[in-house]
Amino acid sequence: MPYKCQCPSQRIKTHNLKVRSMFKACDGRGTTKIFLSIIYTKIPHQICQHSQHSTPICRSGKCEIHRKCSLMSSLALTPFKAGLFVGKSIIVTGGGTGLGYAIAKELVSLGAKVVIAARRIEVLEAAASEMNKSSQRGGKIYVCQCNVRNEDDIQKLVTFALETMGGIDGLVNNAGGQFVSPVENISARGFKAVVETNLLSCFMLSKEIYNRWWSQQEDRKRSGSIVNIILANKNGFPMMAHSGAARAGVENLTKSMALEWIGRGVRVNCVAPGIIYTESGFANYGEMAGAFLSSVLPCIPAHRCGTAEEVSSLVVFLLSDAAVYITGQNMGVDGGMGQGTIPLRPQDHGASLLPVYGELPMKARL
Ligand SMILES: CCCCCCC/C=C/C(=O)SCCNC(=O)CCNC(=O)[C@H](O)C(C)(C)COP(=O)(O)OP(=O)(O)OC[C@H]1O[C@@H](n2cnc3c(N)ncnc32)[C@H](O)[C@@H]1OP(=O)(O)O
Ligand SMILES: NC(=O)C1=CN([C@@H]2O[C@H](COP(=O)(O)OP(=O)(O)OC[C@H]3O[C@@H](n4cnc5c(N)ncnc54)[C@H](OP(=O)(O)O)[C@@H]3O)[C@@H](O)[C@H]2O)C=CC1
Repeated sequence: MPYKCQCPSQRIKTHNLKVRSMFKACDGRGTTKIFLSIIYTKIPHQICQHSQHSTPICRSGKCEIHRKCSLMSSLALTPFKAGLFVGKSIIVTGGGTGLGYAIAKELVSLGAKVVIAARRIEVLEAAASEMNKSSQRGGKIYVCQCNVRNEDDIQKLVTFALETMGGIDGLVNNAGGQFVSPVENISARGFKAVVETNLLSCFMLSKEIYNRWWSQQEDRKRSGSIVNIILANKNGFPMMAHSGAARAGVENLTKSMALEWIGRGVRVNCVAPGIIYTESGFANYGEMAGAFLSSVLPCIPAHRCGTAEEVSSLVVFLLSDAAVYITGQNMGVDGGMGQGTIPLRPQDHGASLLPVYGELPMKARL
């Protein structure tokens, strides 16, 4: 039974409790029970996925089920078993927003201790307070202000992580970014800023943790996993050439570190997202972002952007012991974008049947 949305734009997507599987995966707090009971009693409430709504809306807006539905925004979406990361300590750079936020939130919901690090402390603190609501079995978020371009800050971050968490099992080098410019207009300082943000930072932080922690673990009881977030840009990255070059550097650095450190039980992999819709990420590009989305969506075989949760689940897998035989790899999460050089056109096939894992506003789909 479709729900009529009150949103001014009327651009809504309703679906009949598709969230069931999501809540099934969100083990703990009796959440599974709540949603299964909705399904069994066939109460015709619908969840509105409109991007303007921070919480789902039900038909009456007042009932008991609506109250329970509103728990959704504070729970993490995860396919992994509860408690998988209990006793694990992980650093996520750029963990206050976008992809880093989704990764940290999923980890803490699985019982990990997580330090999120970035430049804006107020953003980190707000994120931590929200994420700690998803925490399960001792999981906790700690915040540390850090400019990953600065070596002193990197050293302080590692000291903070070791002191607060008592060790480090995983690192997600996610902080990064760039600006849009044709090659000929990028200044040397601008190029350097982007290389420092994306490549030098990854080298400095990985090395610092290796020297001060992983290389010191004589009993080998604690192994390590590093996941470097790069970009799906194997064919170059026009208008962001500095970033393409830096990320290619990270990919190769990943392979070298993987080979050098495997003897110490440290695995190093890359995750290369395609076009992932994050409010914070796209906000960096202002009005250019809308035009970019319309032109790029037809070129993505999935005909939609990815979600932060779709990236996070691969990162969490690579951090976990299930990936213990995987190192030196670069894995794409790109809706098929990296597979072809001839862009698929919208008329080649209709709307993609790929389901969405996580939330995605209509403007981020074709
Ligand atoms: C059109 C939509 C595209 C969608 C792409 C989708 C795929 C990718 C998505 C993402 O990556 S989402 C993440 C986006 N997040 C960010 O980019 C945030 C991080 N980025 C930054 O902080 C900056 O871009 C930076 C350059 C890495 C750092 O900037 P900052 O201002 O701190 O650098 P400075 O050291 O102060 O300046 C150095 C140098 O850089 C020049 N510069 C900085 N910004 C620009 C700009 N927008 N345009 C041109 N030049 C820029 C700056 O002018 C300095 O050079 P000089 O002027 O001194 O020569
Ligand atoms: N969204 C997408 O489509 C894609 C994103 N990526 C990459 O994934 C990563 C996350 O992107 P996304 O979440 O979308 O975008 P965001 O802009 O939300 O994330 C970037 C994060 O990095 C932090 N950061 C940037 N520069 C620094 C710095 N010098 N020191 C410390 N922290 C820094 C920012 O925090 P603060 O400003 O507070 O420092 C912010 O939290 C980035 O590396 C991005 O390039 C890759 C492919 C596609």
